[in-house]
This record gives sequence, C-alpha cells and structure tokens, in this order.
Amino acid sequence: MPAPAPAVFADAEGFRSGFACFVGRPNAGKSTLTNAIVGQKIVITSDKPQTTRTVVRGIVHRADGQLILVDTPGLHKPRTLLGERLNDLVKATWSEVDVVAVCFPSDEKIGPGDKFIVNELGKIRRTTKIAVATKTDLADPERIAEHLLDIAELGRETGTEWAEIVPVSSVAGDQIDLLAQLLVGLMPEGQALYPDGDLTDAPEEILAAELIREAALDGVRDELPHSIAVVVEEMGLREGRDENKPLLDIYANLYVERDSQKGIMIGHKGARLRQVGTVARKQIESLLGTPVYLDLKVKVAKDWQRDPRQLRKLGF
Ligand SMILES: Nc1nc2c(ncn2[C@@H]2O[C@H](COP(=O)(O)OP(=O)(O)OP(=O)(O)O)[C@@H](O)[C@H]2O)c(=O)[nH]1
Repeated sequence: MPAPAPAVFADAEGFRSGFACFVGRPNAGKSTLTNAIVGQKIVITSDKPQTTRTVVRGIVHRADGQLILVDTPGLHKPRTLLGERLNDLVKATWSEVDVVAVCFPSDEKIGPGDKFIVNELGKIRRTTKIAVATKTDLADPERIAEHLLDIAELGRETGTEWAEIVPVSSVAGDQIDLLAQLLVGLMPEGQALYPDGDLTDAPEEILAAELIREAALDGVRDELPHSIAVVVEEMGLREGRDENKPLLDIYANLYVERDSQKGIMIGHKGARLRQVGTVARKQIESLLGTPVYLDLKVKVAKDWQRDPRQLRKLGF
C-alpha cells in the first residue's frame, strides 16, 4: 500500500478527512453506492449476493474535505470458514472508521438480516451511525416514506442513534452528492490523507483480479459464484515496447472448487473463458488506461472455501 501523502488542501481551515464504510445485508447496494460516490468504478458489483470479499478503499475529493470509503462484504450467518473470516473482517472495519452507513434497500422490507446487523453494530459504541435507504428508483414515494419510518423505528428498537437517514439512488444518481456532503460533515477536522486525484489505494493486481471475478460471475448460477476466486500471479509492462505503445501483461488464475465447475467456466471449446477474458480485459484497460494482454487460466482448488491453507493462498 503506498504511503498516504498530504494533498493540496492539507492546511485549509475547516477541512475534514476520515473514513466511512457502507454496511448492510448482501445485495443492499453498497458497492454500487461506493462507485457512485467516488464517480468511477473501483469496486465490482453483481446481482449475486455476497459478491464483495476484499476491503477496497474509494477516495472522494471535495473542496471541504476528503472521504475515504471502505467497502465491506455483507454480514451474514457464516456457513463456511470463508464466511466466518468475512464477518470478522466486517466488525474489525466498523470499529476503525469514523462513520458507519447502514444500507437498507428501498425495494425490500426491513428483515431479520437488517436487525442482526444493526444489533451487532450497536455493540460498537463510539462510531457515528447513519442510515441510507438505497435503490429509491425501485420504490414509489409512499413506499420510500414507509421505509424511512421503518428505519427510524429500527433505530429506536435497537437503541441506535442515526445521525442522519438519507434516501439515495446510485443508478439514478439521486442524492448521491448530498450523501457525500453529509458524510464529509461528519468527519473529524484534519488534513487530506491521500494525494489529490487518487481514487483508490487498492493495488492494481487486486483491482484487476476483482474485474476478472466480476466478468466470471456474469451468468453463473447456484453455488458456483461463491466458488470462484481470482489471483493475479504476474502483472507488468512488457519489455522492449515503444514508450507510446505500452502493453500490460497480466497472468491470472481463476480458481473453482470442482472439475465440473472448471468445465462450466471454460465452456464449449473455451468460448465462455474467452468471453470472460475479453470483458475483463476491456474493464481493466478502461480502469488503468493501458492496453492489456490477459492470460487467464482456470484451475481447481478443491473445496478452497473450507480449507484454511488454501484460503490463505487465495488471500483471505
Ligand atoms: N435499481 C437500482 N439497482 C441498484 C442500485 N444500487 C445497486 N443496485 C443493484 O443491486 C445489486 C446489488 O448491488 P451491489 O452494489 O453489488 O450490492 P452490495 O451490497 O455491494 O452486495 P454484496 O457485495 O453482495 O454485499 C446489483 O445488481 C446492482 O446493480 C440502485 O440505486 N438502483
């Protein structure tokens, strides 16, 4: 991780800086909201629950402050060792940030999963909590009003004091700027923590691996999404290229848990893997701004979600 360097606003009076994280049950829209606030796709999203596994920071630069967003996996009842590790990661993050924003999707009623999260969050006393009603484009005004009341009620029931309750839509871009402004206002006074213009401090290898995983998740079903892990083994500019025509070589392995899954990932005559590679390559090129050569291989790491040694190897 590069050392944070002070930015131009470092000495501006009244400048605020700090850390916030979005939490919420799987699929609540946390990653999409992170990308919307940062203004660029730095976190992968998908319609499969529990997509987020790594903690990636998004950095929001505003005239009045700098907001560092930490993305966390959805908290859920753990069924595997991976599940337990992810839950631990979530709680460790909560106690380290200045503000925790709990996301409640407006198109769904508040349920036991949300209560579980807010109760757990209540145990972390000092952190400021706000509630975000996400996906308001999927609900009509009456439903949103009812949802906001339910969120306030959940706060009362669990003894949680919401510093704000904010409805937003990442897809429609509604109230995103307001949310950023409110979050910055809740940060402690202090100088910028990252250089101006940096959008994330996640290493490029991690970003590339995540974009490959996102492409691989598209169109797979059942338990296969959870079985996919991607590791970038090697990444570097190809030597001997003209300075104006760089090419970034990326060698990555896509792990699944069983031979049958390997077959599905590769597809008929390799068609599916080629498609995943093409989609991922374009996304990586657009994020990093360099043409990419992507060498993607599918490997089997038998039952890796339950095996401590393999989990470590895959970065968990
Ligand atoms: N219509 C609409 N859909 C949204 C909005 N925000 C997110 N979604 C969709 O909801 C799904 C889940 O979004 P994510 O951002 O991946 O959710 P998450 O909370 O990060 O999910 P996990 O990583 O599983 O914890 C995706 O299909 C998104 O496109 C929104 O504002 N409006």
